[in-house]
Amino acid sequence: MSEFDLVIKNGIIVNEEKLSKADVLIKDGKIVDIGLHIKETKAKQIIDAEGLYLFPGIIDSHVHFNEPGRSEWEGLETGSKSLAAGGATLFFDMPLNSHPPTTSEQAFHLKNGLAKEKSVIDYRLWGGVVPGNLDELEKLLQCGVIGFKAFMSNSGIDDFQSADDRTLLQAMKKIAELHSILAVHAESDTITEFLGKEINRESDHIALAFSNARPIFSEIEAVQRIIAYAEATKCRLHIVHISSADVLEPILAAKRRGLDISVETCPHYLSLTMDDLEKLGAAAKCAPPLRSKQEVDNLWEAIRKGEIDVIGSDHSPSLPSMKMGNLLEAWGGISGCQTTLSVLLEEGYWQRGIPLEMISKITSTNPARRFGLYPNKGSILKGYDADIAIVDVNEKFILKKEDLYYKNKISPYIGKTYRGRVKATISRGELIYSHFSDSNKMTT
Ligand SMILES: NC(=O)N[C@H]1NC(=O)NC1=O
Ligand SMILES: [Zn+2]
Ligand SMILES: [Zn+2]
Repeated sequence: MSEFDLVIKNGIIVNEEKLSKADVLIKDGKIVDIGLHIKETKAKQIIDAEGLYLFPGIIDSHVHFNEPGRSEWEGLETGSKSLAAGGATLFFDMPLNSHPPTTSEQAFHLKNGLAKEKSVIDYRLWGGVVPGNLDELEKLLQCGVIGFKAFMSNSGIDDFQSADDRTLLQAMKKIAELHSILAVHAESDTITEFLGKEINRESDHIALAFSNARPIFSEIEAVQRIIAYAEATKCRLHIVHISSADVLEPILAAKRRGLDISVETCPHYLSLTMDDLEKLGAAAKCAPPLRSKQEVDNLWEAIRKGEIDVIGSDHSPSLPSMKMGNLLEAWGGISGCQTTLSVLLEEGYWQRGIPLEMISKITSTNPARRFGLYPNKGSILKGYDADIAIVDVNEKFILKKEDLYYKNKISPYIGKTYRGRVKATISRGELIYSHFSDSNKMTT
């Protein structure tokens, strides 16, 4: 009889294809067995997950943790703890909003050293594509970046310039040669800059004016252009944070033509609207902007059909002072890395009947597959890393500011009611977050 480090009994495992009730046996950070009625188990720690669901740890492929350089906005410790409290066990940190941005080998080593020291969960770093850093891309890949990220419109950060068309083409050719992938923020710089200047700053409906100045067709134009560049260079593509199912049309058509392209949306586009922006102000400001209720519903229907590959939080925090004053000048970016699963369970599972298996697939299995970490990450299977979120899908709670682990506790979700709460998170076999009030659930 071997001794395990941790045994999770009686939970319902949520993998991409099916739900199954079983015990999960963990040793040395790995899932060593999964089965029913495994009786003779000796373990250092046992969790009774009766009535609870076991999701593969969330893989958040899109966060901005600001460290080094702007760690008063968010840090690698606070950011990763927030993720852990939301059931995430792996994140990919974007190259911008930290300083220096991750656009060189040197900057990579700086951030990587800090992440190694401070993150409570697994992580990978994105490398940046900016005008003039073509020669750094190969070195960044050798350092271990998960892929590359470029902005097609103004990033809001002076030290991370948007990539012009020539830069994009040259970088994509290089990234294709390196067999890596380019993630793009796809909004047209020309259109957003032009319409941005036309905004009536005195408008009584400033949220609508802001949203209209960054319209869906500006996303579509950028997506069509980057797809054409992917045809020209054979570069693999990942389109981040689409705000509307209309943006999917060129992406799905490109997939049908055989292009290697994937697409992300975020919890805020799946739960909030322009009305929330009007009411909440800058806490709900992001780019692309929030849209209408119809767009939210359409994105959910796309998820139901399997047309959205991954969910990323695009956690993009700032100082509170940057969220004050005029909405048009405020920081564009929503803090949401802790709340992804609760938002998806409430809006998707409870309100729209989206299967739990689909939520597991787009938050974990698909990102693991898309970014080359499968097998090993992204499912609860024998031999995989023991990365697990234990979730009570029935628990109803009101999100309080004090619940948040963010450095700056700003969130458009505060005060809203959710059904679905992360009770514990296990990262490589270690219990790194626990919200069990019932001490009977855990024995050591
Ligand atoms: N710089 C930055 O993080 N920008 C992000 N914020 C946002 O709302 N959209 C973005 O791309
Ligand atoms: Zn973006
Ligand atoms: Zn982002």
